Amino acid sequence: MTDTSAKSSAALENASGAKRVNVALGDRSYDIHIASGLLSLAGGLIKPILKQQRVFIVTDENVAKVHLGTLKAGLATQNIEAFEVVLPAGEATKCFAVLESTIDQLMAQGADRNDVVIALGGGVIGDLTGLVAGLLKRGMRFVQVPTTLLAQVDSSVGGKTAINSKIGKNLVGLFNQPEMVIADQDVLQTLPVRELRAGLAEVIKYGLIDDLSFFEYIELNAEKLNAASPEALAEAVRVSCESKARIVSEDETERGKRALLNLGHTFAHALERANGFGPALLHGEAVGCGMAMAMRYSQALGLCSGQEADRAEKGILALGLETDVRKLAGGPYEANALLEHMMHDKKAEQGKLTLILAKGIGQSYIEKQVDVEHLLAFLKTETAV
Ligand SMILES: NC(=O)c1ccc[n+]([C@@H]2O[C@H](COP(=O)([O-])OP(=O)(O)OC[C@H]3O[C@@H](n4cnc5c(N)ncnc54)[C@H](O)[C@@H]3O)[C@@H](O)[C@H]2O)c1
Ligand SMILES: O=C(O)C(=O)C[C@@H](O)[C@H](O)[C@H](O)COP(=O)(O)O
Ligand SMILES: [Zn+2]
Repeated sequence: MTDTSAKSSAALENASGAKRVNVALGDRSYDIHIASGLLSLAGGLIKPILKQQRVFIVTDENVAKVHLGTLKAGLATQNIEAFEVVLPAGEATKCFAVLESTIDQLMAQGADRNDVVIALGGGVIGDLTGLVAGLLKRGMRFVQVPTTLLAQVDSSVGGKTAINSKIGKNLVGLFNQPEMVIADQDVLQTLPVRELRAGLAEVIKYGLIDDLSFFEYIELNAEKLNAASPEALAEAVRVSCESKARIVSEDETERGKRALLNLGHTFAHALERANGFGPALLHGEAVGCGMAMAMRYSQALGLCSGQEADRAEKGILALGLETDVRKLAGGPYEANALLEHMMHDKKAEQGKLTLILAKGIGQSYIEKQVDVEHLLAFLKTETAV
């Protein structure tokens, strides 16, 4: 270890409230580093995995303005040269055209198999860059540097990478695990409030899936979370990452249990698709509503009590998210169209839908016997004006 990287590692050890969560996947295991000030220390964290002293950063226009300089300075302390590809911000970037142009730009910059790509941004950049890294020259290594709450608690962890197709959400992708995740808590302070709330939807998801006490923590701390309290957010990131790491370690490629992480998502992805993946409806906003729909559908099936479904909905509302499909941004939504989009869900097998339903808060389970006629009737009540 050189003097400078020894200093960086030491600084990391001392970084205030630093937490490390391991994603245990045998020889593809990796750490999620969670602390303040990590962009400045990124050089020390990344240097040990580099074969050549350079990296290729993929980011978006918004993130480039506020955080790219700090990351590059952090890399420069370790004499790591940084090339950059700056993409348009937003969900529309997860498409074939941007996949191609990102690959072209990286090749024009001379990226080779020994290089490491860094995804600096939210879930859009992470999902696209992870896919690019998996495809380019049959696979380059990549590091996730998530800058949204949603990306820190969910998308940067677990190796799902994808773009959208005209037919549906995330339909073209790979399981491709990163080398590490660097979750700098300071970057969350520049997030627009709408993006913060979208991230909180994926946070409360972990409580609803299998952790009643985390759900209670969120109920008690909703105000602090909404106000982007650094302490409350750091705790939410730690618990969420531990939860996701545990599930991913048990079922990396979603043969079973990992599908629980899809709570609310079959509804959410249909809503996003109905919107043409436009900016009117964010993924997290769709997930907030989709989870409330899953709870209401569980109630309609007699699986869960009205009290539990109401409590779940109140928890989601307290995070500033919409739970009523009729009031959801980007509407109006139409039941038949939603069902058609739902049928393209990746969990569907031989024309049969799988949904994540719940017997109560923290008691989600995978339901493979979904009656499509009954579901359509439910969607009609949900969307009726
Ligand atoms: N792979 C997975 O497991 C997984 C999990 C959840 C979600 N996702 C995907 O993630 C995507 C959503 O990610 P997202 O919510 O992070 O959206 P995003 O990547 O579009 O980022 C949200 C917005 O915030 C801006 N931004 C990012 N960081 C910022 C910062 N620190 N300060 C100011 N602005 C900042 C971005 O430029 C963008 O405009 C969806 O495509 C979803 O499907 C994937
Ligand atoms: O990591 C997972 O597994 C998830 O399902 C996390 C979700 O929050 C995320 O939106 C994911 O991209 C959805 O996966 P998909 O397989 O339904 O596209
Ligand atoms: Zn999601």
